[in-house]
This record gives sequence, C-alpha cells and structure tokens, in this order.
Amino acid sequence: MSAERAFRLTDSTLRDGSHAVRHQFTTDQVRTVVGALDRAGVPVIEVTHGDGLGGSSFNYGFSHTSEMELLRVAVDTATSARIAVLFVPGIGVKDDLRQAADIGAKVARIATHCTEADIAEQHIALAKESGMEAVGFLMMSHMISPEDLVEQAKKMESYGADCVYVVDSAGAMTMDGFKARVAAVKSAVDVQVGVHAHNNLSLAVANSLAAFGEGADQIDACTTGLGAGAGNCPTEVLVATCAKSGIETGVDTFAMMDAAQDAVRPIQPEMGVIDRDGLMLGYAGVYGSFLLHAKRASQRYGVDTRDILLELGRRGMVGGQEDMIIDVALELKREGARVR
Ligand SMILES: CC[C@H](O)CC(=O)C(=O)O
Ligand SMILES: [Mn+2]
Repeated sequence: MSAERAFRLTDSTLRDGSHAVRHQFTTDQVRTVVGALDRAGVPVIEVTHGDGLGGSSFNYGFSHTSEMELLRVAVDTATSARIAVLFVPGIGVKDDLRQAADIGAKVARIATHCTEADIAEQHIALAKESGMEAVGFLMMSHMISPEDLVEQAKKMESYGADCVYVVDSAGAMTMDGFKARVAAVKSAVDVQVGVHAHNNLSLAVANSLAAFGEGADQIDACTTGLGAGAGNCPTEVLVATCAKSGIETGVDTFAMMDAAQDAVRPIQPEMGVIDRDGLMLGYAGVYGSFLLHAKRASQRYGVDTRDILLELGRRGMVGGQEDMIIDVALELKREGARVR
C-alpha cells in the first residue's frame, strides 16, 4: 500500500449517525461535534437527516430539529472543514439543494440506488450550478457486478460528478468484492472514486484500507462508528490505523480520539456493537437504515427481526421501500415465522 498517496476523509456522523439516534440531533450536539471534528482537522463533515435532505417525514422518521437549522449551525461552527449534504432524488427536492447551497454547504452528495444513476442527472447539474462540489453516491453497490457498477459510475461522471462513490450500504461486502468494485470503477472513470463502508461484518476499516489500496481518493467514516445498522467505519480508528501505516489523512490522531470520546460517545444511544440483528444486515445484504424499522416491526408483530431482515434481503428491498417492512412482518406472522 502506497504511503505517498493521501485520501480525503468525510465524516458522516451527523448524517449517517442520524439513523442511529432516530434523527433526534440537536443544535447543541451539532455545534459540539462539528467543533471537535473541525479542531481535529477533518476536511469534510456531512450534516443532514439520515435519509438526506427532505428526509424528515412519516416514512423515514421526523427530525427533532430542522436539518437546515442544523446545517446553519454546522456552517457557522466550522472554521476550515467543508460542510456536505446528502440528497436522494425523490426524497429531497431541488429547492432543498438550493437552500443548502445558500446556507453554505460546499459538497452535495447525490445518492441513488446502484442501478438508478440516471435519476441523478439534473441534481448533479444543479449542485454544480449552485457552486457545490458534486459527488455521485451509488448505494447498495453489493447488489450488482463490478461491470454493471462501472456503467452506472460512468453515467454519474458524464453528468458532471467530481467523484463517484462505491457505497456498501448493507455492510455486506467482504474485502474481495469491495476491492473488485473499487478497482473496476477506478480504472473506468477519470474523476475521483470514494468509498462508504458499514461495519455489519466488522470489515469497515479493513475494506476502506483495501479500497485505498485500489486507488480510492475519498473515504467516509463516522466517529465512534455512529451510523445505520451496526454502524460505519469508525473515523478515529481509521485515522489511527492510517497514522500507523503512514497514510496521510491530515487529521490529528489524538484530537480525533478526543472527538470520539468527549463529543460523540456521550450522545451515542448504545455502543456500536455487532449484535445478531446488525450482523444479519451484512449477512443478508440489507440496507442499514432498515434496522430500526425492522426492530420496531418485530416488537409490534412478534416476529424475529432476523427473519424480517432475511426476507427483505431475499426480496432485494432497497431504500425507499421502508413501508414494505411492515408487510413482510405481517406476512411472516401469518406464515407462523419464528417468534422472539
Ligand atoms: C439515503 C440514506 C442512506 O443511509 C445512505 C447511506 O449512507 C448508505 O446507503 O449507506
Ligand atoms: Mn451509510
């Protein structure tokens, strides 16, 4: 692995971590976390509802505080970090992106299911027109082959994306699968390539470093791993591991450890453990943000969360199909599935 190259780190605690706290982040928490990450030297910090701009809804869960207000606090607090937003076409609308740009967001990450890059065209263009850096974010990348992913990445590049991400939303990829996708995309596009890993199989740090070895230019992480499912690649662990390997992140290892311990641990609902349900996400290849919805359906209908997740994986359910979780739980109950 080259010690000469560097990558750009994006910390997504205040976006992916929003799933883990049921979208209840407050302005004080955002001020504290952005302040700590900015002091540590994290170059990009993402702040949005877990499901992106406009996510606050009955389907995805209502935010405690409007994301535009959280964004304003983040922009005001950061002294050098660029603030990023996530945007899923269909969940957010164009005005959300414009408003985020007006507030001062500098990076727009346009996320689609890995086979749907074409719905990102107008939003990537709008992000660029609004003066933001545009990132294409291909979710659930484990569901298609490296060759098919390349086709989707090339589309995002052709729309003007500055970087295209391989996203392991389900934390389902082992190192070979992750490396194969990153290597294929890297050799096919001229723009940067990024990765976003979830830790359901305990491989998020290893996969991220393996992706760096294949040429990844940008890597996502969440402080303490706070994120959907069993969490994301933990920023402080990634930074410390990179320091030991001679990989430049520009982030101060001690200050990053402090950010994790003092700013994020106190707001973490439970330790980021890979319990049986979190592990099942990775095993069955299920979207990380389905976990809390599936747990709720399990309690409500008395069906084992793992059976719900396994069935969601078998049916290939993707983000936006949250309402199907209840249908699946009810069907399993009727069929007399295992009761917890
Ligand atoms: C659109 C929500 C989702 O959580 C995005 C993401 O982080 C992922 O797919 O992993
Ligand atoms: Mn994620």
